[in-house]
Amino acid sequence: MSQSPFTLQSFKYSDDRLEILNQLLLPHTIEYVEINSVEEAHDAIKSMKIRGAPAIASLAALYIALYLKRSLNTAPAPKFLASTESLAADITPILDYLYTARPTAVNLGAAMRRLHQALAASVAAAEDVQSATRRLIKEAEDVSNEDVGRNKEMARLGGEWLIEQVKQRGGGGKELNVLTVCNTGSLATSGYGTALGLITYLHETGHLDKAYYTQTAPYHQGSRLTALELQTLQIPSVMICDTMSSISAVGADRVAKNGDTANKIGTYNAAVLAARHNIPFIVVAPVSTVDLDVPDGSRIPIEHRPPVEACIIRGALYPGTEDDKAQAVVMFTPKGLTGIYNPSFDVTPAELITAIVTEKGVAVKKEGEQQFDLSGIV
Ligand SMILES: CSC[C@@H](O)[C@@H](O)C(=O)COP(=O)(O)O
Repeated sequence: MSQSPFTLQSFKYSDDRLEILNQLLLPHTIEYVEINSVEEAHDAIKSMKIRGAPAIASLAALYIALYLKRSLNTAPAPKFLASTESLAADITPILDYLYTARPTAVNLGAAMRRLHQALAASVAAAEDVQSATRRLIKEAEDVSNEDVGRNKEMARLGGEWLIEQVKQRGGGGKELNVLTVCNTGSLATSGYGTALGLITYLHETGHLDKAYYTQTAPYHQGSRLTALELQTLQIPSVMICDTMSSISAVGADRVAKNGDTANKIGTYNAAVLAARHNIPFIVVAPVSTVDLDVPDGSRIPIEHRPPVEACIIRGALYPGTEDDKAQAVVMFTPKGLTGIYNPSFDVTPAELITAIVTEKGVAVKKEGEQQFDLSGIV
């Protein structure tokens, strides 16, 4: 298995520093921005300087870890470190505020809930405030640290499943062409990626012919971000407009209990095309993306992005020249245009999904059924 050469990192975190790669400036400018306050963390997520369901959960959690580490190192100690109760009183509104940054990607909510639970456990156990703070720091760092390992596991499980499927359909299981939507690689996660992780795995194990990816209008996560990731990883790839089909592997922002899946707008179209052509359509997402409290897709909240984001293209004026740091934001619609509908996600019904892969396994529907039983993979 060959290793991919170099990956882009959506953030850098060390004991006293948290930086994010500003994805608004990609693909032409690599610029890391420091995050030093909860407002900056919230804004980075809301403005999509950092995006992708697992990445925003990691960033929010790591901001909490950074805040607590800095507080522990401050002399005199901040007042909220007087007791575990005052720690909880300080942190709770921060978690709630971060959770409001983006509504559809459930990973953010799951991460904040996990930290709430860690705090509640410390209070219930009457832990001293130092131990409670350290427990919370570890929990927050784990949110991010666990991501890469489970992404690799999903990639292996999903990749092997796919190779087997293609063999059963009479193919050799080699030289697969896999389409992906949006950006699901290291930029969207703590590393390796979900659906792009699966594609990377197929490439590393010699089973991939080409990765196809949609431009992903209107925000162009495909042409700006996935293009850069695939180029960096040296994976043979082809960019297409948002309207063609092949074996598809997509990530998810929220998977409902029955398997209905919210993901980047345009995912549903790809699923319909795949179904029409009897091509496997696979969702690759960690357990933290599965929301068992939501019975089906009709109950998933769908984020609407500012209309202006559907009217602009970001780029550099003259990439490859000295001017390539001159970021351009070009408006391609009439000035003052109103009546713009810009939901960020759509919901693909379980019926159109062939398999859902988490780090715990691969789920398929029972013969004749339209919905998934996800109990074995969450
Ligand atoms: C990491 S993969 C899952 C999803 O988060 C991804 O496919 C996606 O839809 C990202 O949307 P974005 O609006 O760019 O955050």
